[in-house]
Amino acid sequence: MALHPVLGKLVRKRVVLASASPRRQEILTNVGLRFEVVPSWFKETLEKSSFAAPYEYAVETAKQKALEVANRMHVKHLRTPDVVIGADTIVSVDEQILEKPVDKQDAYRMLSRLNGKEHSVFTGVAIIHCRSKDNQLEMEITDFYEETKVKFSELSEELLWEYIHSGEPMDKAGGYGIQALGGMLVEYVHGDFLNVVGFPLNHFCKKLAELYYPPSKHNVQHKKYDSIPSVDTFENLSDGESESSNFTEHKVASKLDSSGMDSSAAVHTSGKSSAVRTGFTVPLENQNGVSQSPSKFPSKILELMDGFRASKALFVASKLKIFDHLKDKGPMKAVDIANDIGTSVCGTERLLDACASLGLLEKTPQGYSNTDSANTFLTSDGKYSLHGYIIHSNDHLWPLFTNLESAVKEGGRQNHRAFGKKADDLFKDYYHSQEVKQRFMAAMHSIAHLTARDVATAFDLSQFKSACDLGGCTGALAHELVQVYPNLKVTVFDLPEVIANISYFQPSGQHPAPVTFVSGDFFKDNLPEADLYILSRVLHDWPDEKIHVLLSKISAVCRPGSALLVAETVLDEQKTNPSVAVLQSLSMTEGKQRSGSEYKQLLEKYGFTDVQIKITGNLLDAVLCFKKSLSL
Ligand SMILES: O=c1[nH]cc([C@@H]2O[C@H](COP(=O)(O)OP(=O)(O)OP(=O)(O)O)[C@@H](O)[C@H]2O)c(=O)[nH]1
Repeated sequence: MALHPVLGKLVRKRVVLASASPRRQEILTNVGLRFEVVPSWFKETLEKSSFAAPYEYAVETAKQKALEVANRMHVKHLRTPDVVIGADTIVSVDEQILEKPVDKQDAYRMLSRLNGKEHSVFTGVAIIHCRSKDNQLEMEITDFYEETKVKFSELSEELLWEYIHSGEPMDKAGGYGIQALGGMLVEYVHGDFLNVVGFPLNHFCKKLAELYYPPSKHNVQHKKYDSIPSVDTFENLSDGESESSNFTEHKVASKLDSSGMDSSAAVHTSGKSSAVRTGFTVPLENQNGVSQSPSKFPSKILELMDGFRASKALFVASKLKIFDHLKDKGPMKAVDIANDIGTSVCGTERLLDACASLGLLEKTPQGYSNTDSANTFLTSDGKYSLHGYIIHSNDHLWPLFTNLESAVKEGGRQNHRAFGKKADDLFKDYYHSQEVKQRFMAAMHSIAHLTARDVATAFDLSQFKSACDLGGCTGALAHELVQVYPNLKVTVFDLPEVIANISYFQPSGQHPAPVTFVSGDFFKDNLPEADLYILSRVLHDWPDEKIHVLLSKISAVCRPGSALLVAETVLDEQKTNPSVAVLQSLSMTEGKQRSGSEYKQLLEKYGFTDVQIKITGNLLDAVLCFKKSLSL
């Protein structure tokens, strides 16, 4: 199975993972899928006894999780994704279904039941293709499940309790995490390991292959829902560039209740065979089953109108370090949080509720706690923390965007209006104010760290012995490169003011990696020698004259056969996607975002050839090119 083309089908789609599970996020991120995380609010309370087999429960729960998110995004958060992925992992032993333990006793009960025995882990997965047509949500649902058998060794009471006290069991199906300490309990695994961890990646890719490269009609089985005509719609998606707008329309009898549940599908079993493909479309209806007026407020626009409130809520919660405060703590009441951080109770409660509604916090009668994704990305000290970038967005980008109207009218940066200083003065500020410098570096570090693996592996770079990351800042990409290519020596070349502040960002507890930091100005100073030069998030920031200086210098020091790796978000040829890069342009730096063909043209102009572009599915894409050999 050719994996990449299959996942590539999702590259330009708005993909949403309807799951708070950090493991699922990691599994999908690791294969380069670009997606948003919108945890489902569907409560896992389906009546287990109404399912003939445990996997049917998992599949139905996965489906309801995904349906809830698809519907909420369409109606409430007012943006319709192209694809929503939901999953649910359960453990089945002695005809019992085990989910996540509610407390330590429950974990003990589960682990004792698994002790010394074989059990099955089922993950149900739902892939929903969505489309908004005349304000109606149309969906095609595909679901499947995967089973893995796991056997536990005979474990002593003492060991079980020690494991329970580690805290690991609490958010894991069956009360153990096979990928971490729980792996010590396991004697054997038969089947897909990642399925136990929470997402059957292999089966998922096969399912995508079925959907996007469908077999001929007579090979496809269609599941028949009681009152829903089975339909045959996925052929339209097989086109290489097809987007969700290629949906074929179908009339169906299924109804959605107000929470977005497909009531006809909520209890009955689905996908008896994991190979069965299901598909139907559902018009959005209100509680009375009456079609909503096509003239209702355009949801996409309302979402955009509201976007600034959501951003600011995230920024302020991050600034007040609410996610740090809740890290590793049980649920906390608003009043206690307010007292601890010195804010008003009523204001704090509103902010916490806003964060809960945005899926950043969980709210229960006991209080507020971090979601897994808040723990991973929003606390300030996490390995994958985006805290620095969020603070940079609040303190630097927000004031600039507040002056967007003037920026558009005048066609230039608005630093003088936003900060009372010219762009040049501000640039100096970066290097004179320790706080601003650290904040900026933390922002760059967050992004570099989260994208480094995809950039490093976009191409096979094992042929290179030395690399120089120009403007490599904290060395996040450099450290990733030496991990992936142990024979590669990487030099990070950046301004002295930057190099002086890198120590805080260096990986701890590791042997000194072959990363060297050299200070200098890439516009003025000699560049260190290397087989491979890297420009990550550099070109989009500078005007053509500066790029001319920089690329001429790199081209001059490159020997034939040496290469240049550019990491940027590559625009599509229309230059309207991905919107993250298009919106970034509104900062009105003197630089610009470029499409694939523009990068090719630019690099060829400076004597680089064989320009290859890899859309990674992450924030940064990769462009690799080689210095023309003399004979060419
Ligand atoms: O060995 C492991 N087994 C299971 C897990 C994790 O367990 C949970 C299963 O719970 P669920 O499917 O309900 O998913 P949630 O985490 O609640 O997130 P949703 O928002 O999707 O409901 C899942 O996180 C597995 O990853 C494990 O880590 N190791």
